Amino acid sequence: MSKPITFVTGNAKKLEEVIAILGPSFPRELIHKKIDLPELQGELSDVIYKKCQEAGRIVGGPVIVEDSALCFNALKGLPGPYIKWFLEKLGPEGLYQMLEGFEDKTADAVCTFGFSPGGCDEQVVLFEGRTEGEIVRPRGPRNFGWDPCFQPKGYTQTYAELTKEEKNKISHRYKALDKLLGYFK
Ligand SMILES: O=P(O)(O)OP(=O)(O)OP(=O)(O)OC[C@H]1O[C@@H](n2cnc3c(O)ncnc32)[C@H](O)[C@@H]1O
Ligand SMILES: [Mg+2]
Repeated sequence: MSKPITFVTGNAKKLEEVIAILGPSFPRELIHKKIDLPELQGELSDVIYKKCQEAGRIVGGPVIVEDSALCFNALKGLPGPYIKWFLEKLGPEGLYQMLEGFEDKTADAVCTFGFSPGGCDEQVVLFEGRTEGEIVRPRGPRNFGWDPCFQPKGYTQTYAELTKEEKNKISHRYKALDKLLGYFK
């Protein structure tokens, strides 16, 4: 029997979506540990790589971590992995206002999962999912992060206005989990 994999995240909404998207189809036992891991600065892959290594060190076994970024094209990909701090200070309105001086309102929602089999020297495998969209004046419920100001391409509703089921069929998280699932199957 393979060891269970620990999904390390401090974010309850992320966990909820991961469980909803994977459903019973994930071939390994998944357990959750709530730790707010330190996050180094750098490119998306640097952030997730270090986060995964740190999780593996703390848990001492197989781990999965996830990092979400919101990349504004007018700002060459920023705030990217630093979106959490921008959101905390500015809220969804402030994120929308950040692009006021720019014609290009497009942005990518990017989710990266990292898997480490555990142990210090073991390789981290990354799975990236990306959904294109644009930053709009916030609309819809406010229960998950920047969902009210992100409108996926081809839709007239924001992530927040879509039902959970609809979001989970097209989201950056769904696309990354689909790749992760392919790896374990
Ligand atoms: O412990 P971890 O897994 O790191 O959880 P976190 O909340 O710190 O999450 P991140 O470091 O990945 O930062 C991403 C930020 O974007 C938010 N976020 C992540 N996924 C989102 C989604 O699908 N829709 C809206 N906001 C999201 C999240 O609440 C954070 O503020
Ligand atoms: Mg975090």
